[in-house]
Amino acid sequence: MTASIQDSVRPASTTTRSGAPLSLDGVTFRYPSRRRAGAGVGPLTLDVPAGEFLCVVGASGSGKSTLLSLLAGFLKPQAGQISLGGEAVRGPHPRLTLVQQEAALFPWLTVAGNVGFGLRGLNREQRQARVADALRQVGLAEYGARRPHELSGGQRQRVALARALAIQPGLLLLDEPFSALDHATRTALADELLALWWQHRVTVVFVTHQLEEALHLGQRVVALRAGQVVLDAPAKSVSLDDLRRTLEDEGP
Ligand SMILES: Nc1ncnc2c1ncn2[C@@H]1O[C@H](COP(=O)(O)OP(=O)(O)OP(=O)(O)O)[C@@H](O)[C@H]1O
Repeated sequence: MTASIQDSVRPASTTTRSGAPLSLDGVTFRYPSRRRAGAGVGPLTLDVPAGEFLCVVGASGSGKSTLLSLLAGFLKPQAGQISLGGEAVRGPHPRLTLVQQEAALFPWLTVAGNVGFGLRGLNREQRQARVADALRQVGLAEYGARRPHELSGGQRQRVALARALAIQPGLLLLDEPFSALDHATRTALADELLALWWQHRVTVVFVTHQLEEALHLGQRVVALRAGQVVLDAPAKSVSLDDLRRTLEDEGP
């Protein structure tokens, strides 16, 4: 099934890869705790090649959001290094962007204003062209003048995706981006995301607790348990049962 979804959205030819390689080397983060060892992640060592679509799964509390916060530069590792395109990530980085479960749109800005918000160093015409292009790619070309409250949940997530794509990121981080949506919208948006990924070949780290979703979307799946990688494999080589069993095994 993974192959069929990946294959069904693959265009005849793909555009140039724009993703950056991501590398984690011994990355460790522990939340402060009065107890002996605080919760957290690591040490994690992972190489994500440029343009790969990586899905990260794990039970609640396994460290998925902590990992994304580290990748996004919101948390600083206490040990180890994260690099993107060969440059150390030491804080929020202009070549990476995060899309979360609830699209964090500015309610006082129009859709176009939201999508253009992060665009710096462009003149007005260039910004307008970039915004129009991003909105067209997510099927919202006619919605630029609306406000976020005039959109459905799925449309708001599309705007968040357009905003992320507009900055032409090297790394796109997605934290359960479709989990608040109904099944049909979720499936449609997942397919659209794959089509966009084939087009842009941005490096993607997609966090989900839905194992089926991870196997459908990802080229590669990483499973976390208690902040450690317990499985790292091509999605095509992993069955849903394997993945369930890996996550259910008694952890440390
Ligand atoms: N601010 C914090 N202070 C202390 N401990 C925290 C904090 N945030 C998370 N943790 C702990 O760190 C561990 C990893 O949490 P994290 O939120 O990364 O897990 P998750 O896999 O994203 O979970 P979920 O699927 O429920 O969002 C958990 O044990 C959690 O209780």
